[in-house]
Amino acid sequence: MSESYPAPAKLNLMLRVIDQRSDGYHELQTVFQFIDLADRLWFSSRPAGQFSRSGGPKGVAEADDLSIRAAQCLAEVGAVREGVHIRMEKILPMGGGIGGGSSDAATTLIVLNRLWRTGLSRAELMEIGTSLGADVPVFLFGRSAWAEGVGERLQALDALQESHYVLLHPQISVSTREIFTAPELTRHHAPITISAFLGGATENTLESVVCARYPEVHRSILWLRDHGVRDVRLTGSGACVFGVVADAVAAQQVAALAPPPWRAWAVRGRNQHPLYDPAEQ
Ligand SMILES: C[C@](O)(CO)[C@H](O)COP(=O)(O)OP(=O)(O)OC[C@H]1O[C@@H](n2ccc(N)nc2=O)[C@H](O)[C@@H]1O
Ligand SMILES: Nc1ncnc2c1ncn2[C@@H]1O[C@H](COP(=O)(O)OP(=O)(O)OP(=O)(O)O)[C@@H](O)[C@H]1O
Repeated sequence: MSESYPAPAKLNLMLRVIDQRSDGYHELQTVFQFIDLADRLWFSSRPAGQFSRSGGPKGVAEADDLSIRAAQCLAEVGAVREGVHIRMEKILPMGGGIGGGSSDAATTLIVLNRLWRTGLSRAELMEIGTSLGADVPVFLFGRSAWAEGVGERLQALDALQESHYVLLHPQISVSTREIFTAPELTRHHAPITISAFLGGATENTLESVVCARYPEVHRSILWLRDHGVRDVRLTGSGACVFGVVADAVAAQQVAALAPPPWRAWAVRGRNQHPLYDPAEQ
């Protein structure tokens, strides 16, 4: 059996919509932190031009899977005469706002860049990543980050507290596109500073729109607060919500009480991606 590689989830510890660009995309300020909940991927060599996947997310065709698209992009850019089969153990909920698909793509780029000896720099991988999705670059960057633009201008935040969180998925999927195109979304918020964030400005400005359209998300937030969880907020465009607890035991106790069909996990913030290697620049 070949080695397996993690594709961890991210949380947005803060998210503000600052402006809308002429191409419709939104300029954001956000803070990314990884967590210790991850998909797992296995890679096996195939002849040139063959790209396949097993065990992937339900309802996503093989050709549309971000990990397959990432492998194809890297093979093209690196002129690689080899294909790959990707076996995936999918743990992270889709449309959860925790970047599962993006992380699968980033892990694929990092691992195949090593296995295929394509030798692309982190910046070159991030360029490929940006073309696949707004959340891919941070997983390649590999460190907790303050992000601006659509998430591609990143600045490391290495000293964030690696808090214990309860992460709750209300078993619904929120379309990122739907939220960003909602007419009622406030598209202009004043930018804040990193120190304002560190001082407690952790609002996600997508939250009110998501809660109004998806009452189950609002109920999830109230439920976490009722169970003593602090700083409860939405991650990304949802549907997952999360908040802070004192330690792993408290996180497990609250997570175990989540009423079905909701799912909850006790997780911990991590300031480094598990595949981050400072020697790879
Ligand atoms: C909300 C976040 O999760 C925060 O980390 C990301 O910015 C979303 O990243 P993502 O899921 O990779 O999103 P994409 O697949 O690139 O975009 C989905 C759709 O959301 C809208 N979109 C997304 C990101 C952004 N900054 N502005 C947007 O307007 C666009 O309509 C786009 O077509
Ligand atoms: N390997 C994959 N895993 C999950 N989704 C994938 C994958 N490949 C492609 N997708 C597509 O990407 C969409 C977004 O999936 P993802 O899990 O990244 O959402 P998310 O958690 O909301 O992320 P984000 O925070 O980036 O919005 C899915 O609805 C699916 O159609």
